[in-house]
Amino acid sequence: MTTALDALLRVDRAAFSLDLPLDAAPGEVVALLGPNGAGKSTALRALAGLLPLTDGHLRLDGAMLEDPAAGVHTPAEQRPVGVVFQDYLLFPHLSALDNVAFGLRCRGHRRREARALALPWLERMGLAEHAAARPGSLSGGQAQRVALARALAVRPRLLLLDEPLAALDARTRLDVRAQLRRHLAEFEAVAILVTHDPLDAMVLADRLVVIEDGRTVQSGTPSEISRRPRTDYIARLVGLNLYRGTAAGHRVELPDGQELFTSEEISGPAFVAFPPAAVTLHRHRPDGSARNVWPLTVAGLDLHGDQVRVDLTGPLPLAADLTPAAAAELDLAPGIEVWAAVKAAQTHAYPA
Ligand SMILES: Nc1ncnc2c1ncn2[C@@H]1O[C@H](COP(=O)(O)OP(=O)(O)OP(=O)(O)O)[C@@H](O)[C@H]1O
Repeated sequence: MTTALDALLRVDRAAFSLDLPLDAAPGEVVALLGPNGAGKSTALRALAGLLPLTDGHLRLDGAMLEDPAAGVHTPAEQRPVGVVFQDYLLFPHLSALDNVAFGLRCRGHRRREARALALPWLERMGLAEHAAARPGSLSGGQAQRVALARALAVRPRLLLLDEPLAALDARTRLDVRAQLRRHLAEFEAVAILVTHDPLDAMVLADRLVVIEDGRTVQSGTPSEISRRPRTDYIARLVGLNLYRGTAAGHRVELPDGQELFTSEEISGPAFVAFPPAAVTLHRHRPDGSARNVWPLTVAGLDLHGDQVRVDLTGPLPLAADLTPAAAAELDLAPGIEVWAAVKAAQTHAYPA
């Protein structure tokens, strides 16, 4: 992999130290997940140049931006970095267009030129008709897109998103999450996202880095992490099976031809999610009412709290949670073949 971001973020604060290696390839979206106080904001601020590294380094596209041992510290405003803050930090007295033009003005563009460069970004976000609006008259989702346009307009090589959907209500969040996913997919440089929300992380990121107490406890793709969580915190956090496919009615076809049935009626690109607790396992093909039934192989078993998380491979890799008694009754062990069933009503489908 070509490494665009190569960082070792070491920051010492009074009673806390961050020691986080972080690499990413061009076009990769990495989510930093972790409990309160884990050090996510500290990492983001260090990447942005708002908090100096105590030790370690930060290299972007081969250029050393920070290396305390060598006395290198590139100030925040000189870094090719765009930031979308949690509450967006839009300037209330500037129009949407001037908010997007602001970063370009800071980088030396004249007013007319900055506006001319900013407008296509508002158009891409579907906000051209709101160019003259002040942030106060925009909806939460629109304000979020203005903040994203402002961050992208300077063509950053590193895009930082701090809880980008946290300020939105549940309904808006669904739409904005899907839009953000599309914009991130088009973004050719590295994006780092900080979030508390496992669904945001799993939908938006190619890779998750889970941090606890300033250290990485696990990293991998969303499906690797949800199938094989290494700590109780992660098991609770990413307890979700998530697939992407194309929906027609109640049926969602996955890229490899597998299909999932959902109770929601939906069409076009879609996600289907269900929790591991919704999966039942059987030694023989069940005759019940479940429409989603697959023969799978047990790859691993882990005890998390009072549940056994079963990692299953086969046509549709998934995670199932069982009680220890149920796991013992099925005599589960790696290599054993089982049938997994999920009722359509236990799945949740929504547009991708
Ligand atoms: N200005 C500061 N001076 C000293 N310590 C700080 C400062 N700001 C934060 N900390 C400490 O650094 C640690 C990491 O905080 P940080 O805000 O990075 O965590 P976080 O993962 O972003 O948490 P949250 O999800 O609550 O925002 C915490 O223990 C916090 O108390």
